[in-house]
Amino acid sequence: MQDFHYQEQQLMAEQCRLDSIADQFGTPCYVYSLAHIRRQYQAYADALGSRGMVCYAVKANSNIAVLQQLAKLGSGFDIVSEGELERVLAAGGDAEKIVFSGVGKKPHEMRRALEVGIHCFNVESEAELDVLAQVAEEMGKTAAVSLRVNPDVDAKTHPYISTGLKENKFGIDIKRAPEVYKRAAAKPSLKVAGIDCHIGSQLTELAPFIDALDRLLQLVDKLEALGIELEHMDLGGGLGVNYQGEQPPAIAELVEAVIEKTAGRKEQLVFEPGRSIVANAGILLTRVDYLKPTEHKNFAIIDAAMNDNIRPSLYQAWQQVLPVAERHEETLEWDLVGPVCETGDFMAKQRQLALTEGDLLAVMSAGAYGFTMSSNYNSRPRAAEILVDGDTAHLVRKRETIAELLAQEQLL
Ligand SMILES: Cc1ncc(COP(=O)(O)O)c(C=O)c1O
Ligand SMILES: N[C@@H](CCCC[NH3+])C(=O)O
Repeated sequence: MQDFHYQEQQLMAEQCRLDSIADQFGTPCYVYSLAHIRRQYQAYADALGSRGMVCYAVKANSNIAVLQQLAKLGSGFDIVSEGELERVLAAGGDAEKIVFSGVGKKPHEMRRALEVGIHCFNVESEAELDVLAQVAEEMGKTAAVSLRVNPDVDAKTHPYISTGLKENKFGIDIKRAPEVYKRAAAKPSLKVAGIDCHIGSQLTELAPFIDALDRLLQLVDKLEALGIELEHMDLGGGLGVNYQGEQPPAIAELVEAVIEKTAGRKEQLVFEPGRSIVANAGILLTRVDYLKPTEHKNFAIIDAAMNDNIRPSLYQAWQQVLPVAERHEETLEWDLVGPVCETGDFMAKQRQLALTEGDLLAVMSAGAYGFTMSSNYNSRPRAAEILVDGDTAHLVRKRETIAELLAQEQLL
């Protein structure tokens, strides 16, 4: 296997040959490096030390074996649905280390989270605060809450994944936050525990994190003057990775900058990283089915499609595509497209590659928001997921079968 960029070199170092994985489990399939996931988690945990807690954002990669391995390392979890909650619990995660984010939590989801005793709800609106207070009261419980504030900071990322601007649906306007905190503090079934913000994803600069933190700290001081004391400050996730030569700050650099800015403060810190832990731990393995050179363009039809990895179609995301076996023939420019009936179904455009039908390709940096955003569009079964640990490739989610898909439905 040739020069795999970034951290996926780990896959080679672990002597697990991708061609035998493809033969054994079929393509397309997702392949993750456990060593890389561990290393990235540990970078957060080591930098944070006793200053706080890492709550891995489950939405990035919610495979239960991945969650299990993170739980074993001591990770907490950031969830956004009851489904994610049940995954974490099934993986052996500690409920007391779960924070619950998201703008649309249902009462039944709140109930389940209160029943298992999660660490905190990141509340995103006043209406949600009222519903949570009522649900907790009915259960005779006290719900720990953080308000997710919207600091109106430009995270300088793709508009679909920017969350901290006032035109975004997320969080409570930072200017209104003191009023909402007072309201929360007055409700007997709520306990004000913290403050939370998350300004966006794939951030490649430190400055927006620090700007948001500055605004948060001003608010924390204002709250203290009002007699509202917090136990933790949650800075969200969002640290970017290298897809195409981006140079985001290192994990330790981000965490250390936050620790420095908050020196002398008593609040624990919480981070909710997703992408920076798993993106470069994963590849999407796909086979070239047909080559279709035309007068205008050369198309390579691969067996992974937008239903397997929607990032290129949805965000015009660029992911490196590398041949698994090194080829020495002359290269040509190819558009790599999937079998789905949509013009927008492409994995990569204008890539210089030497291709033959049957070749295996690796779509790099596919460990985050790859499988978790996959669908059954065109009635395509979802791909298998494989977790490589040392020289062993574990099948941690089998490919769906068409029979399983049909069995979910009912004739009239
Ligand atoms: C509330 C919240 N926390 C954490 C994350 C994880 O973000 P990332 O994968 O960019 O680290 C997200 C997604 O952007 C989020 O919405
Ligand atoms: N799905 C996005 C990230 C979304 C972050 C969720 N808040 C991506 O692939 O880049």
